Amino acid sequence: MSTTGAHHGSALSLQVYAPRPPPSALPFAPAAAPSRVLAAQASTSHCCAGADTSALLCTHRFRTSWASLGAEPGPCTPSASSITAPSPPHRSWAAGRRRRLAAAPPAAAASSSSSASFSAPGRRGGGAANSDDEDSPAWGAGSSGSGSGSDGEGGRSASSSSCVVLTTQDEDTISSIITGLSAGSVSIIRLSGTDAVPIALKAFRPGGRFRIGWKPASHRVYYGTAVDGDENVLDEVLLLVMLSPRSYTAEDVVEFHCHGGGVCAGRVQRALIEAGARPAKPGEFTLRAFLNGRLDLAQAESVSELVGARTAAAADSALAGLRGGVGAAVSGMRRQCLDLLAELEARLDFDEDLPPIDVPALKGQIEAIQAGIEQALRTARAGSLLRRGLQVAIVGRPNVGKSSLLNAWTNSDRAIVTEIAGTTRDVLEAQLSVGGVPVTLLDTAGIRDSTDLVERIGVERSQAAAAAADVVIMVVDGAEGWTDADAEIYRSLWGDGPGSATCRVRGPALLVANKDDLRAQAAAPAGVAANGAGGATASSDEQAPLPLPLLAKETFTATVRTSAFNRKGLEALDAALLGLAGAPQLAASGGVSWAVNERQAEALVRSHEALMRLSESVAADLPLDFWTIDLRAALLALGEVSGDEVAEEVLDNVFSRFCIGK
Ligand SMILES: Nc1nc2c(ncn2[C@@H]2O[C@H](COP(=O)(O)OP(=O)(O)OP(=O)(O)O)[C@@H](O)[C@H]2O)c(=O)[nH]1
Ligand SMILES: [Mg+2]
Repeated sequence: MSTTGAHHGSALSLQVYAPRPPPSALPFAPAAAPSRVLAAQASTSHCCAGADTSALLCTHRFRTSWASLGAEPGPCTPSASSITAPSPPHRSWAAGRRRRLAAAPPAAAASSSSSASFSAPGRRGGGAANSDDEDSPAWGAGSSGSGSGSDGEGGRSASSSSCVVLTTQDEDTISSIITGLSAGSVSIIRLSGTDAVPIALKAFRPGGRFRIGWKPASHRVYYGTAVDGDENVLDEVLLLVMLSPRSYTAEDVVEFHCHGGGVCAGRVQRALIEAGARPAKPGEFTLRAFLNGRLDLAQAESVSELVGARTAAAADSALAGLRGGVGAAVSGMRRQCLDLLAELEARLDFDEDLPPIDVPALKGQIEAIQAGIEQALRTARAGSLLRRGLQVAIVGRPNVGKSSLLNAWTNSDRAIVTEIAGTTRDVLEAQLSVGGVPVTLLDTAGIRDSTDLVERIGVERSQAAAAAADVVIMVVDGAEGWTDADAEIYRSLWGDGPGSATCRVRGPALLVANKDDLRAQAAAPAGVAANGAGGATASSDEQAPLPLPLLAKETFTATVRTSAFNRKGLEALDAALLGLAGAPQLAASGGVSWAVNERQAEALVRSHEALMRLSESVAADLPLDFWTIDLRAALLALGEVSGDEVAEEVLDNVFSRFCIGK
């Protein structure tokens, strides 16, 4: 039963079970034990203790010491799968919701960076076997392994006696207004947990004729009223029940669809809390979906990104991630690593019974995995741009058309425009999407010396905005060209140039030569009518470079000629901005598929580095033990991306960024 209104400090706790196999369970007497038995024990104990950060090294030490004692391999079948496939996972569902996370495979035992890592369940094609997923490929079913899995007798499968259990500490049924409190015609309150249906029925009265003892069927919608404990009607509602496992969280889920606006939803939510639910924490529904194996970690992160998407391209990218893009790519790489590991482990334990390792083929496999990682990493920049967007400050002297440019670019009248120099006094923001990248434009006060206190403060704010922006666009009057006043502004922001001690701007910069229509008018041959629509602009002249001092030439990555007046040059500005931000492919396609986020990219980089070390060990012909150490590190890092191997604090970090109700 749920704990009414109970709040727990942490949604998660990590428990580690490390029963050691009794000596009789070991297939070999210690005196004759092959190195693999002891290696497995060492690995198990260190993993379970969660304190030793060098389980792998320890495994290696045991191997070496037994090798030096001249221990011979025992009479096991020399197949890779028999060595690496664990026993069926140990089921341990104690009271409370608890994710039984698969027995720590060698990769988990290799955890060196986190105090406690675990293998999440339900990963498609992943390394960790789900307890509900008996027929899914078990851990370590290597390419060479055609055997029937674990022989169930010690060996490396002894590590399966260690398991890590993640639990939410309670069986609370949680509830939240998942549509937020803003105005809208419908608000939805979601309940999730074992008692979702009984709690919902305390607060729901079906309309029409229903028998006493009526229970709603799964995936049907019922009309009725929501009531409080005193049977006061709170709202007319629709009730939707989604029984486990066919729901977002894979638990029993009930939704009340009530009238929007916040008041009705708030009253229904209160009634549900009184009936025994507790308010959900940010991201708790999605956390449960992850813990119940409904989503992998990368998919869970995509949910948050989809909700927070600011442009269609960002939403497309998040959706591609939610549909399994990142997870599928990483699972493929993990499988390749596991196959390799199985090959190497087999050689370690049964060297004499197996043909020697095909080193060129091995190198090819390592390179293939690295290429996959590099390909995934190439999406990181686009992903970061789509998620975070760019902050772009428009600076320059008064009256060059900064505010006009912002209005033209955002197709709005956001900023006041007059011919009076010093019109803009404060920093003004406007949003737009450039090739799918969410851009925040900052229009600033024209920079000049002024005795006016308000204007002086405005100028200081302009300089601060330029210093903090991701990209700075300096606007000059294209008809007048680069003037002494522009040079003065340049010095005030870039000092002796980018990278110099006097430079205040950290981001890259573009130069915009605005009022190109006036320049075209001036250049128009006599007799050609130059109209306000810019019809006289000589196309050959549009790209004419603006004469600039050398330092400025080096500072501005591109110069774009625009006319805010007749909206010319804006596409070139889009392209220049995207090129500068490192996202030309976004400009070309208008969107991207899945992209890795910073957390995933960091883990992928670690995996790539481990594979580099592996390649070096292979090239240096170091003992096989060294190879497996790096391969396991690569495997572990890949598991962190999908959540197959992840530390509790990483989960805390990921889910704390979710909004309430997701
Ligand atoms: N012909 C022409 N006039 C322009 C163009 N852009 C701006 N202007 C005019 O230039 C004047 C100043 O424009 P603003 O956009 O207010 O200039 P600003 O740089 O924001 O000026 P401050 O806010 O004072 O710093 C207005 O009269 C605009 O109509 C352009 O591309 N062509
Ligand atoms: Mg202005």
